[in-house]
This record gives sequence, structure tokens and C-alpha cells, in this order.
Amino acid sequence: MIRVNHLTKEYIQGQEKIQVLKGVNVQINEGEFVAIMGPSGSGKSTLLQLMGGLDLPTSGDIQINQQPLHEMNEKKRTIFRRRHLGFVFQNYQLLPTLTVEENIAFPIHADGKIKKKHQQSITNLISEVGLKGFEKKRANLLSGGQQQRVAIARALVNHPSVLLADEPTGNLDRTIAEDILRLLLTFNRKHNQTIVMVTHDIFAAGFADRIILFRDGVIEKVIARKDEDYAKYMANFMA
Ligand SMILES: Nc1ncnc2c1ncn2[C@@H]1O[C@H](COP(=O)(O)OP(=O)(O)OP(=O)(O)O)[C@@H](O)[C@H]1O
Repeated sequence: MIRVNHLTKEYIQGQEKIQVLKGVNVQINEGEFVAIMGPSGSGKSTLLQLMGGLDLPTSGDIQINQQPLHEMNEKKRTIFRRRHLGFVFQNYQLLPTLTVEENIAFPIHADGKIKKKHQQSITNLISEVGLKGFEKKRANLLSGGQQQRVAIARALVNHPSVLLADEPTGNLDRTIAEDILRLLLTFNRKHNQTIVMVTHDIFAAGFADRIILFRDGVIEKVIARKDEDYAKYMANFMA
């Protein structure tokens, strides 16, 4: 579970203070699939980075499974990140000359030696993301959709509590994007994988259980699939 309490973030640029997050409170439950939407520059990626412990807030705090990120020193936060969080980015961020298998195994290497149980987990993941037969193929020879499948498998290889995805379908055309979103949904439903996804795209956000609408550094609205006005709201959004 993720708890975000009174979160603010400001950047100093020259003489100027830019207040990007202006007091964000949100709770994301275990097994939830949540989308964060909002205009460009509203602070979505900043919030995701803070949730991932990649940066620290100016004030407020974030707890993941009751563990406050700000109380960890840099080293502890890095280890926590590696063990409990998975990241997926718009541009995949694979190592281009490594194979599919090697890219997926990368986070395990960072933590120690690959054991038999890891090898089994890698084999299972390759199959689950639909890349059986591509194990030895180099990442730079794959299509965008295939690269994102590798990135998802890599993000999940350590069985993280939370998968954080920043515009995971931003570089993909609609059909391929839909495949990737269905894959994320499968992990969410089948393995109760908690997912927080930043997106510009209402179509992508429609895969989530809850949509958090962001505007100018604050949460403007939260809409859940189970809400009575969900269908009407989505229809208006798409119109
Ligand atoms: N390291 C930084 N230093 C200074 N300003 C920053 C930094 N990172 C982000 N910002 C500013 O914070 C604001 C919010 O950025 P952020 O990337 O979180 O927005 P976003 O909603 O994800 O936008 P987009 O949808 O375009 O990716 C922007 O004005 C951006 O310029």
C-alpha cells in the first residue's frame, strides 16, 4: 500500500522557486491499478518519481507498505527500490546490446548472483509477456512493443510490491499500446500486482480501477470505475 501525505515539491531555478506539488494526499491500496492523468507540467512524473524514491519531497511523506521513504538513507532507499519497486518508462530504457534474457535478469545481477529460482522466474516472465523464442535476441533488434514487454518483465523480476509506469504506451501506436495495457491488466488481475501509471491518454487510463486527475500540482478529482458517474465521465472526456 502507498500512502502519500501532504506532499510538496519545489525546485529552485536560478532565483525562482517552482512549486510543482502543492500538497498531495492519496492512498493506493494493494492490488489496485491507478492511472494519474493531467495536463503537461502538472506534476504527474514528479509525483511518480517521489513515489519511487528517486527523489525526495520538499515536505510531506510517502510510505510504501508502512515504510517511510524519507527516513531511509540513500543506500537503504536504493536497496528498498530494487527489492520493492518496479519501473517502466516511455522509452523502455533497455540495454540495447544485451539479449531479452539478460535485460530481464539485470536487476537480479545488481542484487547478487542468479540462482535456480531466479532462472525459473525469468523463464516464466518471458512466457507471460509473450516473448518465448526471443530469449537470445538483442534488445535493439526488437520492435517498440516487444521492448516494452521486456521492460515490464525486467520491472517485475524481483516481484515488486508496486509497479510504477511513466507513459508506458507513449511511444506506441494504438494497437500495440492496447496489447501492452492488456498485459499490465493481466499482471494486475492475475498476480494482484499494484500498478501506478502516468498517462496522457484517457484510453490508457480506462484500464485502471481509479483515475487521479492532476492539475497544477494538486489532485483535482479522483474517479473510480465503481463510481456511478464513471461511464458518463469517461464518455464526456472522450467526446
Ligand atoms: N529537476 C527539475 N528542476 C526544475 N524543474 C523541474 C524539474 N523536474 C520537473 N520540473 C518542473 O516541474 C513541473 C512538472 O513537471 P512534471 O514532469 O512532473 O510534469 P508532468 O505532469 O509529468 O508533465 P508531462 O506530462 O509533460 O510529462 C514542470 O514545470 C517541470 O519543468
